[in-house]
Amino acid sequence: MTLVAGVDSSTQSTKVLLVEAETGEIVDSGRASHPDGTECPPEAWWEALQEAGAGLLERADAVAVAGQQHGMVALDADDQVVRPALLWNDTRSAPQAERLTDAHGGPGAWAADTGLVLAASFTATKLAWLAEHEPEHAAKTVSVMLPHDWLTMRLRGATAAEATTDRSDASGTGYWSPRTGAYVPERLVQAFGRELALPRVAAPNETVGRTAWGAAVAPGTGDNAGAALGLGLGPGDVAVSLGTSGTVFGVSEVPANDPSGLVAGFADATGRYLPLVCTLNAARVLDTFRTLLGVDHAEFDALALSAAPGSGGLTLLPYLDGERTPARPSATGVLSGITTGATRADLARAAVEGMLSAQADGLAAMAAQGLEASRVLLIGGAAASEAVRRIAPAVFGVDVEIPPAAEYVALGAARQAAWALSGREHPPQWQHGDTERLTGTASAVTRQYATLRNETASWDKHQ
Ligand SMILES: Nc1ncnc2c1ncn2[C@@H]1O[C@H](COP(=O)(O)OP(=O)(O)O)[C@@H](O)[C@H]1O
Ligand SMILES: O=C(CO)[C@@H](O)[C@H](O)COP(=O)(O)O
Repeated sequence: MTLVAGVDSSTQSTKVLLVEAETGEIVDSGRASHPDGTECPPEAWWEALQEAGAGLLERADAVAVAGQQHGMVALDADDQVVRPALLWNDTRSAPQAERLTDAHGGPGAWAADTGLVLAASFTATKLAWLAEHEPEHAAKTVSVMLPHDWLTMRLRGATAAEATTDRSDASGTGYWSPRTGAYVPERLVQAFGRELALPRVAAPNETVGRTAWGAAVAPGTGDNAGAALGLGLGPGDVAVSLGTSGTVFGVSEVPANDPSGLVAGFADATGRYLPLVCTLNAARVLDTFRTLLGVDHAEFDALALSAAPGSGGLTLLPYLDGERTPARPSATGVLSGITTGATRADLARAAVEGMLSAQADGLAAMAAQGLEASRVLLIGGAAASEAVRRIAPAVFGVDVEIPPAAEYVALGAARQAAWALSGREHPPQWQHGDTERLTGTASAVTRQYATLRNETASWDKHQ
């Protein structure tokens, strides 16, 4: 039996799956947490990978790492990390995003060049922040890569000069073009002030090196592209992933180019494209309200499902950590409609309805780019919530399909590893069981949410 390993090194944790290469059957798995926060020393990811992969990785004949996108891993001339990586959910570089956009052609030019309208999440803005706020660290920086690139380099025992990345993660930097498939060095220079060594963009099914135990190492990918590969997304499929980030994405034959910035024009892990809407606030909105209510996951779900649609008039704008889409980095959460009749159940349901309403905005933005969902698949940690599953169809206004519980980012990485090991033109066809279809009647909650979202838009400027 040939075994491959897939890694998901995401915001809150590392997950490792050991998978049978021909069938996709999951043989074993491991998990390890990451430190909390919006910056992280890459060594913590390496330690989590060793912990989650103990007894698993060395059994694999091939391995691939899917990672949280955009993180800035800056290395010096000795390939040592210059400072903890700024992560995708760190908003300190929002001023740099605005300055770079205004100074260099505006949102349309950046979207045409890089598929992206700059936001604090993207690597280019973090490099600009480094140059402006930590000149001593910037002066030492010789190369820059992404979290999955750095872990892949460590697995290979390679140098930064030998490092690789893939199209999907390169497309989240702000200095690579999905349209041309090449880096855009002038965008990097505009951001950082000079050029830096960048990882080579490997082919989707390339073997880029070997591990210490002789396993083939595949290029790896960004976590959302990994999930798309793990799910085997096809035309008309749109995934809603509820992890630390809330992402709405599908696979396309053509790159997106959205000057509004709502839809990021990423590339996927198979040679196609991955238009994607990303919010900063998803599972942790529910975590916050669960903590405030002093309940566990099951009790929270029971509370939320005991309230009526509309949460008794309570409406939550879920921008607890600021928000990336829409671009409101200094926003906070807002709860409206509180009366003396409000209940704990209303509060729980308002958190679910508000968080999902922001994802419904993502579905609408994708549709506006011609990516109307004929099937919506719900994945990510918070998709395990019974309340989320049963409320989502009403908020989205469409049926929702729940694939069998699995870590689809890590599964996609494993599928890439099997693809590289096979040397075949296409990835192996794996079956993952039937999806559960959930239906619901459209509710008015998104209108309540839209009103609150629009009414508070002017508040951020004074924060
Ligand atoms: N049953 C559940 N109900 C609600 N949230 C859940 C449930 N199980 C896990 N989560 C949440 O899912 C999140 C982790 O999801 P995950 O997709 O692994 O995140 P990431 O990929 O960003 O690290 C955590 O915030 C956790 O609290
Ligand atoms: O920034 C994005 C996508 O643009 C996020 O999706 C990150 O890639 C983090 O993903 P999770 O940790 O939430 O899975």
